[in-house]
Amino acid sequence: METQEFIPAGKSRDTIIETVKLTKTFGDVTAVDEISFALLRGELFGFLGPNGAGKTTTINMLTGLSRPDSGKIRIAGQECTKNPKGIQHLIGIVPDESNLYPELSGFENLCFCASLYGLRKKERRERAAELLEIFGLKKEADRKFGGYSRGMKRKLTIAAGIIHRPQILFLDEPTTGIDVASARQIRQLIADLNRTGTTIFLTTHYIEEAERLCERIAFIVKGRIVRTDSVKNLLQPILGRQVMLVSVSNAESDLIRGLAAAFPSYAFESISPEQIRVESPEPIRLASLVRYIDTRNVVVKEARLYGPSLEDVFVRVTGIEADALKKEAEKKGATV
Ligand SMILES: Nc1ncnc2c1ncn2[C@@H]1O[C@H](COP(=O)(O)OP(=O)(O)OP(=O)(O)O)[C@@H](O)[C@H]1O
Repeated sequence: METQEFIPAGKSRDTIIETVKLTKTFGDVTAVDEISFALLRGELFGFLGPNGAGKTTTINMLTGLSRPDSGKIRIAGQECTKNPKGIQHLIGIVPDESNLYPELSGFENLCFCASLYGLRKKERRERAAELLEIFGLKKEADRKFGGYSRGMKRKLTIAAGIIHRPQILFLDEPTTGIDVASARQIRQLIADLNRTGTTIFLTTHYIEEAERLCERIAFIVKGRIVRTDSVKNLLQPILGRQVMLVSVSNAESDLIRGLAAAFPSYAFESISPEQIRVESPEPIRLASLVRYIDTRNVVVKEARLYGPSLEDVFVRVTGIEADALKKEAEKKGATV
């Protein structure tokens, strides 16, 4: 069957989201390019990629906000590529920009969202009060949403997204642009929601966040998924090893061959025209490396030890520096 290849091996086949060759273009830009993946019920799945990678476009197609040009989407067993209405009650959406009303209070906003899902008046009020309590916003219940801090706004937007107890929650960069304490609380809330059975599709710029929260991760770059695997499998090959990323003026193959001959116990890989990845089972002797590279008339600009972390895997798989991702998140006003 066509979908089998992208369902994680060894798991039960209770798949809640499946996409097959999903594609979306805007003029000349292919925002999402034939992506196929599957989420199992109860999973916390991370979609990790830099600015413009296609994360929001993917969420918009999965949630029915935008139509794919081609490909298929199946959610909870329903083919919903062309008819997303049938699954709306099953899903919750937390967009990167809040969609709540600034002139309404937190409580009123939640009651209004609940009414859209057909909850009765008493139930709406009870659910709104319950969520304000869970999200630590009880004291702010009667304040206008427009006056909330960014962190409080994000929390209320998440509360609104789960007002109808959806089976699946789509979170688009939930911790970007907010203060450290709120980001920590939100990560805890996401983990709690997942523990109580909600399937979560999370997009993020933050590698550490994905590593901490997610069971499986897909790396998306320029509209294409370059790798999907469990965090455990992604980290396995480098556990117990030292990894260093050396930025140089020129990482040509001749230099890589020379390094491999001079330091036979290290593994060298050119991951971009100016970056060399060094992996070793023992501590890396940086001074010797720099001396050798200098003899080849190549300038060492920076050397950074990664340890066994998902950052290294990301850099290796995508060729994008982990720092570049962080800088993009910071440009959006984020703090981790
Ligand atoms: N409505 C649109 N019209 C034209 N181009 C678009 C539109 N929406 C997205 N794009 C383009 O599609 C590509 C993917 O954008 P998308 O917003 O999905 O990326 P992203 O990974 O969510 O980025 P970010 O992290 O900045 O939110 C980008 O090149 C973007 O400029």
